[in-house]
Amino acid sequence: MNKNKAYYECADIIRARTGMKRFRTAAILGSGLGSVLEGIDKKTVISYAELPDFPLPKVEGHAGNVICGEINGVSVVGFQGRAHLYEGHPPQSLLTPIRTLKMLGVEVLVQTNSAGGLRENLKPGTLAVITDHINFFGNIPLTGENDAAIGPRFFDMTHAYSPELIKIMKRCAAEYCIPLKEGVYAYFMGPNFETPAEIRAMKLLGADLVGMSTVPETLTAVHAGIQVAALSCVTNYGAGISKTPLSHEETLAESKIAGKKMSELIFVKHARGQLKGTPVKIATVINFPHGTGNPAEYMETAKQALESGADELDFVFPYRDWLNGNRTVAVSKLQSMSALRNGRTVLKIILETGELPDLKTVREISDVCLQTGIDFLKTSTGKTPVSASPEATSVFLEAIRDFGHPCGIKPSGGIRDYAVADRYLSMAETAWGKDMISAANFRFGASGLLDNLLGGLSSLHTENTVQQDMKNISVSPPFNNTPH
Ligand SMILES: O=P(O)(O)O[C@@H]1C[C@H](O)[C@@H](CO)O1
Ligand code: HPA
Repeated sequence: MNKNKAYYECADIIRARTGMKRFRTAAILGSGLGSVLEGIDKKTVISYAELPDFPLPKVEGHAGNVICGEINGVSVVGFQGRAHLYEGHPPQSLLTPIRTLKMLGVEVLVQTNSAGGLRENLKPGTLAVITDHINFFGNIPLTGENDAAIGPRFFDMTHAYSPELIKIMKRCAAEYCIPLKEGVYAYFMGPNFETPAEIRAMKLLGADLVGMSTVPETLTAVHAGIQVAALSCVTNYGAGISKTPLSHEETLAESKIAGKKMSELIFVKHARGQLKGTPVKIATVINFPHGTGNPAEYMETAKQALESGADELDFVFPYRDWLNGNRTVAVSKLQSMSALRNGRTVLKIILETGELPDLKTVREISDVCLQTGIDFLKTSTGKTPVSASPEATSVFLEAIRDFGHPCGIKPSGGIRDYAVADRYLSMAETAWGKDMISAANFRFGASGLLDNLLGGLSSLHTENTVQQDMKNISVSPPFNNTPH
């Protein structure tokens, strides 16, 4: 990777100025929408002028600041305004802001823009989530030499605007009673507004919105593996549909009004919670925290969660039934939960291993779970005095090995130390092989761990604070017949 590229330096400056190592989510705020990030906590403002090769916007309504901070504990970096190609910037100059985000670890980019509406229901003041785009301009930032360390020469645009993020936006909009339309965005370079003939042509081709931005950044982000969501604030009807001449003054006036709604939609509490930890996967706990819930009630909760789009269910195993001798009841509750989910839902079972009397019981319940066809064995809720332990994790790994079919593990509860987490990871690597570990089969309960993990990334493998008792834990490789 060429270390001389300006985006490395820009990311270093942002890290140094904010004291934050990594940002999860980014937003680009379009014409007149710069106030959307005003409520951010721990705010640091950095002018684009301080960042090497950052293209400076020259249009009113685009302040040209990077705003960094946190929203409900989620680290966010926002670009207050963008440079447009109609301002005379070379297309490749738009690479720097997006690749800076990549260097900062951003996984999700939410773009906003002001746009013309081409359909009757896309009237001024409407918010619309972009589902796809049409690029007639052609000359995009990615022409020229490809940086293979960022992304491939040729890349797929089938889901350029993440279907999962669109789903989340729609759900948040419904919950907060914010009308949200959707549409295909046609990109013209500008600076002129389109002609009525161009607008008619765009309508025929399937466009619903028209604008002068967003597409170069979407292409650059998709190329870099960043997930994109984009929201248009409709500020006028397209030329020929609008009864009045189009102007940038109108854009700014309308976007100011819609900006408030937009900020609710992007950063509503609900969405923040969902985006925390993992930007796209939504998990919810069921029968939590004691595993003693009323089956009719928690089954209904689980159904609602699935209907609302939950991707993962974390079900607390009815371990008290089991411990009270009602094993059949416990197993039947587990089976009912497993039967409820649809094909794509991930089911994790929390055994609450710290409440089980011995490792033999951990093993027995693990075996029952595996036979039921669940996706993850998870140690703990974090609500009991004893949570994740290497011993229980070791039993999980042995049970999975003996069962012979893949199943993930999730040590959770009380893991606050990078080195401790690393040891759990090593256990899984020893059992399954380093190359076999991925988020599909290995997770941590990360809420108490996140800060330490981020802080500890630089000191990987140098920590020496592993608890002594963990050093002796090991698990045999898959399908080795070591007795347990
Ligand atoms: O939000 P963006 O930058 O896309 O804003 C649109 C396109 C032009 O920059 C401007 C025209 O009024 O608004
Ligand atoms: N066309 C292009 N860009 C725009 C428009 C439009 O009608 N409105 C706001 N930005």
